Amino acid sequence: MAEEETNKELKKWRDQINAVDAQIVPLLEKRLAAAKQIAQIKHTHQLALTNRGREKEILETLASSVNDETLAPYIRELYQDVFLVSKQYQAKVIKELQDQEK
Ligand SMILES: O=C(O)C(=O)C[C@]1(C(=O)O)C=C[C@@H](O)C=C1
Repeated sequence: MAEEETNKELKKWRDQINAVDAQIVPLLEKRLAAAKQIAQIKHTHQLALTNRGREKEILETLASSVNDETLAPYIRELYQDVFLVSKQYQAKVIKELQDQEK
């Protein structure tokens, strides 16, 4: 493939990634907003930050909804990171609530 054609092809797929990312970010914001509400409930009721049962349930639902089976392990990996970041954010929210009570 000529260099110019290669660059055109790269741009096409990078534009696609940009378009997908533009859709993902507002959804991630929505997900984190829900995680914040859950953190407040966990703080009030002294519940554990991690709920392995719930994480397992989400992973199983996602695994059954994936179209391309070969992508299932990658979706799983992505969600392990989603849970990690979600819990980091929740830990910060809970710490701020605890500090307010001091
Ligand atoms: O469902 C909860 O209890 C949450 O706090 C949300 C969430 C998630 O991000 O999906 C985060 C941490 C838990 O380990 C399980 C799930």
